[in-house]
Amino acid sequence: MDARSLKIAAAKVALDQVENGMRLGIGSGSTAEEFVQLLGEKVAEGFEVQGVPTSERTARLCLELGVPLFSLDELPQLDLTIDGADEVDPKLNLIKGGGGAHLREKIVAAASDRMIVIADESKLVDELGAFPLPIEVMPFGMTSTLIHIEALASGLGLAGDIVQRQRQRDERSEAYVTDGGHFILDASFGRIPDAEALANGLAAIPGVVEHGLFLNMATAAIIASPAGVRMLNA
Ligand SMILES: O=C[C@H](O)[C@H](O)[C@H](O)COP(=O)(O)O
Repeated sequence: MDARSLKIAAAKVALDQVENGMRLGIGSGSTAEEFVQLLGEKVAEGFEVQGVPTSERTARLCLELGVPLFSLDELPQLDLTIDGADEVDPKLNLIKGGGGAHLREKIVAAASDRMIVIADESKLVDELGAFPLPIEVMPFGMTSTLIHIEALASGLGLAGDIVQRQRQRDERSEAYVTDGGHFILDASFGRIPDAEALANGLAAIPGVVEHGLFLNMATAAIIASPAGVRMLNA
């Protein structure tokens, strides 16, 4: 089974969790987009859902597929969010933001009664941190914010490069800018033994807008492997 087939398999099981009429947070990334494709097919058959997208890219895909969209201000309380993840630990704590969408994803997940993560088994880890942790920061004073983050990391015994995310445009490299107009620092810590201390420390730094640690937010994870799809509950 190739990687895309696994994402589709997880997305199919997630679709079964969506009930007619639900207010639904719709995640971002390649796995979430497989879910949106399937949701679009169901909506075309008459299934009703009220969607709140977690990124401009997801919003565009939903609009192409006819999935009805609302802003989070129009629907401030959601029944369920379906989203992907970059890492999932045994307690269903996550690293997200590989695609730079974690700020809106976290706001939408926090507004939802339930958050179900969809992923292939390569995302399962014993301990978070092998995937570089995305930290969304204000462009203003970013170097100063970086110094605070480095001091925090050092105090927690975390080592590793923290680099500003770039993107390629017209064969040139330029700063990656999020939907919110912020920059991203990717922190390659390797392992994060105390994710809660790191999350609290990052949240206390002025200039940090949001980090990609999603702790105690996912209520379930649908994990696809060549052997089948299984649901893990928090
Ligand atoms: O910012 C992006 C999101 O957090 C994604 O859900 C995450 O990066 C996983 O994406 P993918 O399903 O493409 O691996």
